[in-house]
Amino acid sequence: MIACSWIQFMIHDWIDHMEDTEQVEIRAPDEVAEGCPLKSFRFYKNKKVQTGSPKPEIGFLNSRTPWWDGSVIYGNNNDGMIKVRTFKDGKLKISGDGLLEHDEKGIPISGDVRNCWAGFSLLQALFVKEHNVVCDMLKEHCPDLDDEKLYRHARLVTSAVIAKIHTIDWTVELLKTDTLLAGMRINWYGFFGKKIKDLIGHKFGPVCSGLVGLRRPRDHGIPYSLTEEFVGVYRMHSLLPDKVILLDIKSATSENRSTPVQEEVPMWEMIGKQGERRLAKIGMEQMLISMGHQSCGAVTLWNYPSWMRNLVAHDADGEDRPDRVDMAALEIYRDRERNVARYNEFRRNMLMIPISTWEDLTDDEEVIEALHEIYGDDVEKLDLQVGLHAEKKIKGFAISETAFSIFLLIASRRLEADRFFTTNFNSSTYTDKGLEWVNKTETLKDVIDRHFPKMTGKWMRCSSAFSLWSSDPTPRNCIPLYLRPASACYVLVSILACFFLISCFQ
Ligand code: HEM
Repeated sequence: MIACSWIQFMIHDWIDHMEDTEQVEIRAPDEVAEGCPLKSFRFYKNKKVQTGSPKPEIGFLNSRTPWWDGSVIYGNNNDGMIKVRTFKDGKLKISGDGLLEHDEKGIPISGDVRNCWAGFSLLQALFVKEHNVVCDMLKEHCPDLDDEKLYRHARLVTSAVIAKIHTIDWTVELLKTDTLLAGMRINWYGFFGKKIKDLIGHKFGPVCSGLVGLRRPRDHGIPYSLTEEFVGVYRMHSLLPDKVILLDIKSATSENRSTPVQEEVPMWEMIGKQGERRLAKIGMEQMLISMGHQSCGAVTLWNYPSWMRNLVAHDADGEDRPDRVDMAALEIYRDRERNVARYNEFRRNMLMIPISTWEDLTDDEEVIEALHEIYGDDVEKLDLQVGLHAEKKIKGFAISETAFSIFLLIASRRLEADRFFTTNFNSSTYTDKGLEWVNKTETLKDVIDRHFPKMTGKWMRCSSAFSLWSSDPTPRNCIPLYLRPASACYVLVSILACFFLISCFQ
């Protein structure tokens, strides 16, 4: 569940489509209305703008900053940024119990408060704590830094810690293969690895030293932004469970692995203001440990959380909207509204082999039957979401291969296009101690250890905080990572691609 909350934490750092003032209504056709919790629902269209280019002529606006700038805790605009700061020693507001502070309406004071739930707001609080200890550390080593400078340096450091955890910890847990482990570590540290990069700095280009620390940002001729395809593949609401299983961490048997369940709380009670009140009673430690012990949902068909089909969505200020929505239907509508290609066209655009029959997509006969019923034999009509959820998965992958191709492209782009991960990833921008902090923090577990020193030792058996905490640690493999068959292949392909590109430019 921590992995699930993490990705919502990241989405709320990157994207939220701006809405128009015009409302529309979707009505369930009579044949299926019986199975729909809402027979009809109203919502706002997305705000369309002219792009000024011939293709696509129409685009949509993002109300969050797409950069990896920690806006999920720092805010997306001036008012938002002012709201979260204490204006003392660079720090952000946090309440005495370690959770987020709230305004008089009970809405959390944080960079992003829309559609929040307890697990998401807990991660926001954890990284506010992280920001504040970075401020303490910087103040100790650079006593001349004033509030503004401490805030700015600490923001850079904390955002880079978040980006690093996402790259070499979260992504690797989600796509558990040696190839990905190698690929993501190469993105951050390069083929030479951490030890050599620490020793010699960023030398001999991105393959040898990684994208982070490149001399100049690379945007491949297109200004950085996140694409509609990216938003499409990140629609992973089926990760969300029906209920949160709270463990009784004070019980005498806590040290055994069979910690008793204290309560099962329906997810809808953990959302918005109500969820914040529940979280305040539960407390950060119990919530974190419980989430660590609970699996999230699978990104697969017929696993969409029922409570999301009758959801009280929030407006941008975190207030409940009067009209409930059926998120499952809305997600299909949104992709169509934004002209995101249907599944087969999407694959063609990614230079992937399209499907010709339903059997190319899945072996599941029940799914094939349902696809026939909805789309007949016309595989071109298959909606992206349905295809992504139905596609058979590569072993070790929590997501489809189609989604994975977008993941990989954008994972690199987010780093290489950003000057704070390239030109300015240096000690004069981050400070010496700030850069050292980023360099020494490798995983979410490191951050949890910093703020809850006894927690992971007592409760976490596994290697990554994104795994199920009671699961076995990743076994030691005496074959070095880049010599393992799958990752050696990745490294070889990267090196060949590099030589190819160099020869093209000569
Ligand atoms: C309790 C938890 C969550 C709630 C209540 C929630 C609710 C919502 C709502 C109401 C929207 C806007 C729908 C629209 O009008 O288009 C949305 C968008 C979205 N959500 Fe969630 N969500 C939750 C968790 C997650 C998680 C775990 C993910 C995982 C990746 C996620 C990914 C997204 C994405 C990619 C969008 C589209 C953003 C955009 O169109 O700009 N959400 N969510």
